[in-house]
Amino acid sequence: MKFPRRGLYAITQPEHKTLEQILNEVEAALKGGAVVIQYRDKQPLDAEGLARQLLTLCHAYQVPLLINDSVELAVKVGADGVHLGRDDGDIANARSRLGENAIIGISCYNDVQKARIAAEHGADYVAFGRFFPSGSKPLAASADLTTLTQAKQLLNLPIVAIGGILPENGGQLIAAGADLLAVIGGIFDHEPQAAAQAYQALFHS
Ligand SMILES: Cc1ncc(COP(=O)(O)OP(=O)(O)O)c(N)n1
Ligand SMILES: Cc1ncsc1CCOP(=O)(O)O
Ligand SMILES: [Mg+2]
Repeated sequence: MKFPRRGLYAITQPEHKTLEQILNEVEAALKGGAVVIQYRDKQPLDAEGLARQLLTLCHAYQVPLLINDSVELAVKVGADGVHLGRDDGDIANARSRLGENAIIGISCYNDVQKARIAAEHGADYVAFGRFFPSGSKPLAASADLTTLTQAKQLLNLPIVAIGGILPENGGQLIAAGADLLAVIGGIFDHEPQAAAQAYQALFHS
């Protein structure tokens, strides 16, 4: 499955939830128009089981499922790709394990040069952030709006913004150069379908 050029990128918030709750709220985000789902789970109970069910769900909506951090889990369940940060391994290993068609996304924080190198090494998208204080990752370092604009000028890859993004502040990130908005709390701390629709509207205004 291809990585979309624009739209809402929803990242799971599985902490303290049942399997059924997680699947229900991800389905609500899909109904609201999320165009990518990332399974991010820092304390998994049954990561493989949940990832398999998320994959079936996402594919029913023709939406790709990416796995955060773990190339091995992505291989095991046949996910569409991975998202890798600075501690999560390199692109070459992910590509050789996952194949030509896999989606590989790379965290670039506030560093356009890191994004340029990731693009040269075959990344399918680059992500910058956090742009606003994030309850989901309070210690994440901040990034500047100008980084999005520079990346947009330099790279021919989808650019993802992350961190504390709400429907009220997402428009300025799109205006600065973000193609996709990656969101946890702004969706899953709320009613996910309505929240996802509010983000999707930013891409049509
Ligand atoms: C779309 C997207 N962008 C950035 C991140 C952060 O990745 P990383 O820095 O590896 O941090 P963790 O998410 O692993 O805590 C992401 N997951 N997704
Ligand atoms: C994983 C990650 N990386 C930088 S901020 C962040 C968390 C984003 O979550 P939220 O949308 O709730 O701020
Ligand atoms: Mg990571």
